[in-house]
Amino acid sequence: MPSSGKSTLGRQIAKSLGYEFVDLDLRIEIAEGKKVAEIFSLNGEEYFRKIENQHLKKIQKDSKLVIATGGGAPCFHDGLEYIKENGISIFLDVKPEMLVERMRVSKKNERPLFDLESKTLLDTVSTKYNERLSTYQKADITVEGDTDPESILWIIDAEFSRK
Ligand SMILES: Nc1ncnc2c1ncn2[C@@H]1O[C@H](COP(=O)(O)OP(=O)(O)OP(=O)(O)O)[C@@H](O)[C@H]1O
Ligand SMILES: O=C(O)C1=C[C@@H](O)[C@@H](O)[C@H](O)C1
Ligand SMILES: [Mg+2]
Repeated sequence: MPSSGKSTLGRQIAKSLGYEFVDLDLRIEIAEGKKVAEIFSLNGEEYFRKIENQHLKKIQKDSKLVIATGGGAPCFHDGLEYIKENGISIFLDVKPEMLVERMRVSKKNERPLFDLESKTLLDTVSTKYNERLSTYQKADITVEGDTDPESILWIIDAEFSRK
């Protein structure tokens, strides 16, 4: 989900593994020459989901990468299956109230599905979280994302060495 800590933790995990960190939204923005929000408004969500899935599938098994996908990537087309077949997946389980608090603190308001100005932001985030939860829970590893980053890294390291 947005603001769950993918970039913060992803970069740290990549560093500790000696892997490169990749932000899938950023890859899409570079390839399209547009921000995600512009792609949504000019081409629509369906188009975004199609190219998001295509970019996901450019990532090959065994590439030494830690990838932060957008929150919708596992939930559309065969995103989850592709992720599970080609890597180790981590669900950062941050509850809607905390996600909204983080969104407000970071003040980043460029998410087409989650408008910081909206009075119903918490409802929107809760609805998406609940709709997506059963997909996210199929990840190989689930960590409570409101744990401090160091402990999360420790949990992930321990799980990695068991796999
Ligand atoms: N484990 C954590 N505990 C407390 N705060 C955190 C934690 N992880 C991330 N944060 C904070 O939450 C905010 C969002 O984190 P981050 O940008 O890493 O999330 P993201 O999932 O990459 O978001 P986006 O969907 O915008 O790409 C940042 O202000 C970050 O400092
Ligand atoms: O949760 C989502 O559906 C999204 C999250 C962002 O990372 C972007 O991929 C886009 O704004 C959609
Ligand atoms: Mg990020």
